[in-house]
Parts: sequence; structure tokens; C-alpha cells
Amino acid sequence: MYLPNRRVICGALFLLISSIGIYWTHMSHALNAQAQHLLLSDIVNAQAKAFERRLSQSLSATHILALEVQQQNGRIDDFDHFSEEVLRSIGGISNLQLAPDGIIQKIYPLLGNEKAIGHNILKDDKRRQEALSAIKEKKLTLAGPFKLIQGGVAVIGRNPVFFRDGNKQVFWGFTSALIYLDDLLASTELDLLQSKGYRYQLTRQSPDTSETEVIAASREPIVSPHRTSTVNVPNATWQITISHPMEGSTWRAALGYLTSITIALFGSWAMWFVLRQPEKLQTIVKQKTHELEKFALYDYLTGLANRRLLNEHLERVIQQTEYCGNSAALLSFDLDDFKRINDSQGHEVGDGVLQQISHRLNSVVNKSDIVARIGGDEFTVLLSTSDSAFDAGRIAERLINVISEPIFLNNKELSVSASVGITMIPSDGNDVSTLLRNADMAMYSAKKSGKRNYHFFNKALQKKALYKMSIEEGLDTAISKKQFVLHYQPIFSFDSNKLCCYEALIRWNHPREGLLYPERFIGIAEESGKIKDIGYWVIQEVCDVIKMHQLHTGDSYRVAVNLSPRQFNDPDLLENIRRIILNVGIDARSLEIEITESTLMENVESAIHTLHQFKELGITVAIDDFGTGYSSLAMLKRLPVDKLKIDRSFVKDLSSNNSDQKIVQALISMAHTLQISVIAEGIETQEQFNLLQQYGCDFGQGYLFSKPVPITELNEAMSTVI
Ligand SMILES: Nc1nc2c(ncn2[C@@H]2O[C@@H]3COP(=O)(O)O[C@H]4[C@@H](O)[C@H](n5cnc6c(=O)[nH]c(N)nc65)O[C@@H]4COP(=O)(O)O[C@H]3[C@H]2O)c(=O)[nH]1
Repeated sequence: MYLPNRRVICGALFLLISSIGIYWTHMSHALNAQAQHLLLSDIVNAQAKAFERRLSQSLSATHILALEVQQQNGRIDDFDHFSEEVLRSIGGISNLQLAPDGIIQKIYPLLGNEKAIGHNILKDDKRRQEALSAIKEKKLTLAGPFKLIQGGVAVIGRNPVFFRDGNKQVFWGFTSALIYLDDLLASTELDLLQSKGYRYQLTRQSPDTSETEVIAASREPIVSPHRTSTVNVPNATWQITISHPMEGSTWRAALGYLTSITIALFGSWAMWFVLRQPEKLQTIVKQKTHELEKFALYDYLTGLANRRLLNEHLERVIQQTEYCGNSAALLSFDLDDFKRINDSQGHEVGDGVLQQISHRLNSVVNKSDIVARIGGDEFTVLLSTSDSAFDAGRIAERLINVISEPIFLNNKELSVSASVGITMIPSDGNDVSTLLRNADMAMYSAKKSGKRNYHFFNKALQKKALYKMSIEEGLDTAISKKQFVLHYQPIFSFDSNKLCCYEALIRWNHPREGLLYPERFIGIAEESGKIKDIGYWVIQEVCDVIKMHQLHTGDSYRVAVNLSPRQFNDPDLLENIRRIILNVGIDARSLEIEITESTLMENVESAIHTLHQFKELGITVAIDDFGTGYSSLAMLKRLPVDKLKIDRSFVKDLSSNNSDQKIVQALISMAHTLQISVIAEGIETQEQFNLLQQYGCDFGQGYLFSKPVPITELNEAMSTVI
């Protein structure tokens, strides 16, 4: 759906609101003005009518006078009395005059008007024009306003009187009524209106100049809006104009326009704000998506690519090599001593090491190459173009070198190393999982041949790996299919000159391979974690055998079992063994466990703790393969063990090798000092036996006494023992 741009919407809203506001302001202003005009029209018409009424009433006196003059043939004998009567019945007239031939001869009341007697109107420049016009038109004419000789401003209504002389009309003179302007104006409400703020102006067109003359006006001048009305006066046109300033109307209109624009601005701003919310949300969503993508594709600790991103690039590089015919390389490695650093220095230091190493790795490769962290201390480098295995090897060397450089953290100098496995693309494989597996295989091969090494993947490794895979698969069902068996090898006591106990050694009746010895599958079981189940199966089996032996013979022999490193580190180990012993119902002292020296050295403190618990349970503890794990005498002192087994390698050449003799002698005396018994394993010859007896060795184990045999052959084996 098309959504107009935010600016367009807000702009349109602004225009709409401001237009409505401006239109409304304009309309209310116009309506106000219209109402004002109507009011002014009403007022001005009313005033004009009042003025006209008053004037016409007053001027009717001239007609009465004229009639009287005509009836009395040009004479009014009792002018004063007659005029007094007229003035009383018709108000608003100042005086009445008779002016035969245009010369004023009679005035009532005379008092105060004496100066006007004898005045010839037809010879007065200011009045002649109107007077002549009245005679000419034979109509009552309103003259003035004039400043009167006797004082004041007045208008005069002059009614020309004619007598019939045959067919002719003969002008007799004028009957006039003088009306003071003030009296006329008093008949209107103009003064009252002025007091209410109205302004007015009474004008007429001058008969002489045709110009507009102002007859009367308010103190303040006329302004807009104003309305004018015509006042019909005899033989002339007067006009009244009235105005009333519309105070504040301009300001009100301006305020209205301003308010409209302000509201429009506010409204469009509010709309802008509202419309921005989804945009803001979108931005946040984009940002978070970007962060999530980063999380999904990059390692949070080192900022290197993670497994997912590596896989994506690897797929692209595979396609590219297929398309362009070039080659690439995948290098895999982990840090040889990282676990030791993590355990001894803490995880923060471990993290610091990973960060520094990551930084260094980036400096070795090109920008187009990918360095990825795909596990705790596992790294992979994808060289997107590598012309030859030689080039890849050179990069591997440089990687090994930068990793081996000392690391300074927390005022400590640390060092790690790496062995690198390399697989070439596409010659070694053209899919992601194969290539990753190849590189891993090559890495393990490199590790085996010593630290700081690199190996290329080859077909032999692949064969080995395939074999490993098939063994691993077989291990899954070996227990349930009862394919494991235990062989027992007797242990000879030099003290009692008798066999005293046995070591249980596992074998696998493999359906295709036949009887497999531990060295073929124990390592693989250890790597895959399946060793734990196998280990508990062995303990259960041994405990059952001890129990059966007890039941049959009444004797209780001790049997030793091997514990793998992974099983030894199982947090449930003690609990599981205790449960098996209790369930089977044997004496814990009948069970002996053998742990290799190197397993104990992995985490000495935890090992000491576990061994103490074994001792508390009553289980005998022996250190296996002693002499190969570099444990010091001081360390041995701290380990709560009962026995140590001198590794077969020291026994093998004992008769001929002087230094082995010295080592074995030293080991035996050292162990005895610590009240630890010694077993020598791999005794095959009488010479070895004699020497060990001579050195004071406590126990012996080897083909000289018996090979490991199935339980069914045990009695026979024992009977052949010397
Ligand atoms: N050449 C020679 N060899 C002798 C002689 N006397 C004994 N041996 C062999 O030496 C090995 C002694 O066991 P180990 O050192 O614990 O070494 C064991 C032990 O580490 C491991 N292993 C065996 N059974 C188990 C098991 O049930 N669990 C675990 N975790 N490891 C086991 O496999 C290793 C190898 O076991 P095996 O092949 O049975 O090999 C056995 C035994 O057959 C001798 O006079 N000459």
C-alpha cells in the first residue's frame, strides 16, 4: 500500500488546519462587518427619517402662512397673533417671516430678530440663488444653513407666494419659517449616538458650487465602516452619514489568523510526532535486527566471524573455486595450553588471551580471508585464495608463530601454542562439513606429532577417521548388545609370594573386527564421552564378579578397575560407585581404582578432594602409569593414594638399562617413605622379577605371572603362577 511521505501528510494537515482557521476568522470578521453595516444602515435611516419628519412638520408652517397671505390678498393684519397661534401648534420653529418682494417686513417673534427687518433676500449674494430657484420652481425651498444676522445657524424654509392675475401667476413674496439647526438636530438621536461612540456627518450639496458642504458633524471624523442616508429636504438633497469604528476588529482578525497558523503548526507537529513513532520503531527494529545479525554471525568476545558466518563464506569459496578453477585452504586449530590458563588464571584472563590472539590472527591474513572462532579455543582460518599447499603452509607457520608470542595480561607473561590442520579446497573436498572435518583431522594429526606443528589433510587421515567413525558408531550399541567382556590379570604380592588381586581390563567382541583391545576404542570412547557408560558398566560387572566369587569361595579378592579421565571428572562419580557397591552388597575394600598420573595432574585440587572421598568410602586408590605424568614428590605427598604403579616402560628394559634401574629404585624408596605401596607392571622376565624383588617392590603384574584372561580361565591361570 502506498503511504505518502511524512512531510506531505504534515504539510497537507498544516494547510488544511490553517485554511479552515483563516477562512473561519475571515468569515466571522466579514459577518461582524456585515452586522455592523446593517446596524449602521438602520441607525442612519432612522436618523434621516426623524430629521425629515421634524423638518417637514416645521416647514408646514410656511404653507399655512402662505395660505393666509393669499386669502388676505397679500396682507396679514394680525400677523403676530396668527404667527403665535401657528408656532404654538407646530413646534420646532424659531420664527415666521413675511417677505413681500423678497424684503423681510414681518418677523414673529421680533424680539432679537429686529436686525433682519428690511433685509432684501433677493439682493443677498448668499441667499439669492436659492430664493430665485424657489421662485422659479414655485416650490418651497429649504435654504441654508446660514449664519444668521441675529446670531445662530439656521435653515430657512421659503415658500414663494403667487397671486393669479388673469392667466399669469404673479410673485408676491415669501412666507418663511426659520428653524435653528440645533433644534432640527435635537429631533434626532445623533448626540446620543455620539456619546456611544458613533460618528456622524450631515452634508448637503452647495447650490452655488455643487460642492459637498458639511452642515453638522460629530467631534470625531467619519471612519469605515459607514453608512449614508439621503434626507429629503425641499428642493435640495442632504445626506447623513454615520460610522462606528470596529475597534479591535483588525486585531481580532490578526489574532484569529495567528491562532489558526499556530494551531495548524501544532497539529502538523503532533502529526509529525505521531508519524515518526512507527519510523522510530522501524529504526529501533532495524538496529536490533542488525545487532541480532551481528550476534548471529560474529563472536561476541573476539568480534571474529562465528561458525555460521564461516560456513556461509566457506560455501561461497567452494562455489568460487569450482567456477574459477582456483584453490583455497581451510586451516583449523585450537590453543594447546588454553585450558590450563583458564583453570589457573581464571576466565577473565582466558578471555583476554582469546582477544589478543584473535587480534594477532587478523594481522596475518588478507582482508578477503576469514578468521572465525567456532568454539571455546577453536579457530578456523579460511584463505579464500591459496594458490598452493605451500602458500597455505606458510600462513600456518605465521599463525603458529604469532600465537606463540608471549601474552602480557595482569602483569603476567603467558604463552600458548597451536597445532594447525590444513585442508585444500577443492582437492580435499567440496562441501562444508567434509572440509571442516578434514581440517580437524589434520589438526589432531599435527597435535599428535608435537606442539607448534602443522599437518595437511591426506587420505590416510581420512581412512583413520572413517575407522574412528565406525568404532564410534559401534560403541553406541556395544553395551546393550553385551559385546564388552572383562579379562582379569592377576597381581602378585612379593611379600606373601602369592597372587593377591586382579586388574580388570576391558575387551570388545566386535562383530566385524573380532576381539578388540582397549587401545583401539578407549581413546575414541573418551573423546566421544561414551566412556562414562562403559566405565560404569565395568564397575558394575567387577562388583558382580567380586560378589559371585565371595559367594562361591567365601574369599574376597580385590579387583582393580581403570577410571578414565572423563569418568574421574564426572560430578556423580562417587554417588554412582557408592550406589553400585550398595546394590551389589560388597565390601568397598574389595574395589581398587586406578587413575593415571596425568589425569590427577589435570586438576590437582579437585583430584585430591575426590581421592579423599574414595578413601572415606574404603576404596583403594592406585596411581597408574606412574613416572610418565611428571608429578613431583611434593605433589605425591599431597595425594591420598595407597599404591603407585610403575609404568611398564621403566620395567621393560630394567635388566639392561642402568638408569631405569636407578629410577625404579628411587621411585620405590620414595613411595615407601610416603607409606605408599608400589606395583610394577609389565613384568615379563625372571630377571625383572628378581630385580624388583631386590628393590623391595610390593606387587608385580605381568605376563610372567599371567596375561589378562577371561574369568572362566582365571583358575587355570592362577594354578600356573610360580
Ligand atoms: N606388553 C605387556 N603388556 C602387559 C603385561 N602385563 C600387562 N600388560 C598390559 O598392560 C596393560 C595394563 O593396563 P593399564 O596400564 O591400566 O592400561 C590399560 C588401561 O589404561 C586401558 N584400559 C583397559 N581396560 C580399561 C577399562 O575398563 N577402562 C578404562 N578406562 N581403561 C581401560 O587400556 C590400557 C591397555 O590395556 P590392555 O591392552 O589390556 O593392556 C594391559 C595389559 O594387558 C606384560 O607383561 N607385557
